[in-house]
Amino acid sequence: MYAVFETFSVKSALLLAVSTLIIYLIVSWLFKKTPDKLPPGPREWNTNWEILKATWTDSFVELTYEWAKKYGPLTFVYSLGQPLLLINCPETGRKLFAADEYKLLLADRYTNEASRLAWYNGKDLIFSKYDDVMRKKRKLFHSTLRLYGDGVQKFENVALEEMQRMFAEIDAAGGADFDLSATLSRSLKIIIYILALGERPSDPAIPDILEEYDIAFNKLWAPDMDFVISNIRILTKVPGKYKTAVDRLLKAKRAAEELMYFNPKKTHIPGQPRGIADLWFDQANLPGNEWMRHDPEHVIAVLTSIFFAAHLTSRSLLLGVFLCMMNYPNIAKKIQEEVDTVVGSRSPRLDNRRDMPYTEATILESLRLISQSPLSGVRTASEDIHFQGMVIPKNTLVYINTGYIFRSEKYYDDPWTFKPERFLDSQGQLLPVDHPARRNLIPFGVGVRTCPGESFARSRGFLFLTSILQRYDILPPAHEKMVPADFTVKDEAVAGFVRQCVRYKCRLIRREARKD
Ligand code: HEM
Repeated sequence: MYAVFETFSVKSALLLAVSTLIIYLIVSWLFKKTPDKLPPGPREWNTNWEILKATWTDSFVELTYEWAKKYGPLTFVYSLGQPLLLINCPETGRKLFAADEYKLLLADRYTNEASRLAWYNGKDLIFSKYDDVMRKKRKLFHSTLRLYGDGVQKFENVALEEMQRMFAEIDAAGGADFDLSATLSRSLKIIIYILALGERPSDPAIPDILEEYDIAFNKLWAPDMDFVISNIRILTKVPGKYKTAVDRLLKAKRAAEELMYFNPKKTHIPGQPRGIADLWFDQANLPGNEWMRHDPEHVIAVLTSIFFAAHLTSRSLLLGVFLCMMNYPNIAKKIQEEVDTVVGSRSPRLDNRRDMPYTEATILESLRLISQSPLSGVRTASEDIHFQGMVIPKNTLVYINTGYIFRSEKYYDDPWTFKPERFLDSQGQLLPVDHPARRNLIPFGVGVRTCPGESFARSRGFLFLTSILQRYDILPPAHEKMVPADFTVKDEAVAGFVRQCVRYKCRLIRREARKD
């Protein structure tokens, strides 16, 4: 009975939604006052159909790649009535996001349906408008990261201690086929958990609660969900795929908030911060921060969104790097040589980075090829923007098309091959930051909303890569085919706004114990 009702409801709702959409598109097409000088882009009668098809088949990123080849530095399109601008050129991205003339006009983000549900209408750090409160939050976030983040002894110790636990897990596999994705992902979650809450989880599975929230959010934010539910909200109430995804998010949200906010709040002693959460609780008590004290939703949203921002992006990078190491053993070997020479048998430290250009180049190359946020930036035009003789209309959603930039012949030779050397000079030193190869690599964005976790993410990548390769050789699995380092593969585990790495198995053999 319920199934009949469900089928009927889904069908009727979809019919209603599609008819409403068609009427809306016709009316908006008839009445829309289109500015004369829009940037180039597809305007064909079937463009919306192409977009719907692409979002449905999880190939919107590929569609934007083709548009970039056809239209040059900018692609402008009305996507289901929503103006959308894709920036396909790094210099154009810099001008629009970082030049004084435009940067504040493109500093806002948009509150989509996923962020409305998860983070109290944009009280988080990622989706909020660029207003006074947002700027205060960004400043606070930077200062908490400085205390507990990159380069600080405490961070190194947390990471290195957790790695000992991870090594024990790897050693227990005894060189047999091993799911490195699960192990790396667990370690990463534990490290972020300790930084956030200041203590090791009593059970290593506890941070999985936060992972569930992150994945539920990431899936809702993917174009196939986001475009539909943000335009046709009613679908989130009708039994079916969209409601299931929303219910999953709301359920995970309660558990994540308990873990990140309500539990640590109960045991927080003012002035004695254990981790990032306590630092925010202390801040809320300071004069001038009444906005946080009077509305706890700000701190709740910030804490859970930080976990999301730090976790899925870094996880995708780390899993991708090791997938590349298995596929390109010569590169792994060069890193091992660098580790042996510079670090020796001690634990790698962040200050070793400056003497390890090949390893640094490998991390840059991984960020390029993996391109885990192929559409990055996610800004909105707060007014009509006049740019190089064109008009970007108010409310246009603007993305930097890094999926295209990082993997197009125009910016990188042989873009689908993993080649750390492209970031090195003839002496094997890292190219200067103003060299085109490095200037074009903008995985952390540009301008006033760039990623505040960049050095944190890169330093963690360095510690994991060097610590694991110092100890182990990474080899293909013995009992199944090696998964190739192809970051365009589609499957359920990969899908989401932040693209994840496919699951893979490998063998990790202790270097001194290797026989062949
Ligand atoms: C490989 C890892 C990472 C990548 C590729 C990445 C990428 C990005 C990108 C592209 C943006 C948007 C930038 C823009 O609009 O210009 C962003 C924003 C953000 N990232 Fe990251 N990120 C990573 C890791 C992290 C980590 C580890 C943290 C936290 C410790 C973090 C926290 C944030 C936050 C809070 C924002 C929102 C900033 C704002 O809107 O003002 N990210 N990230």
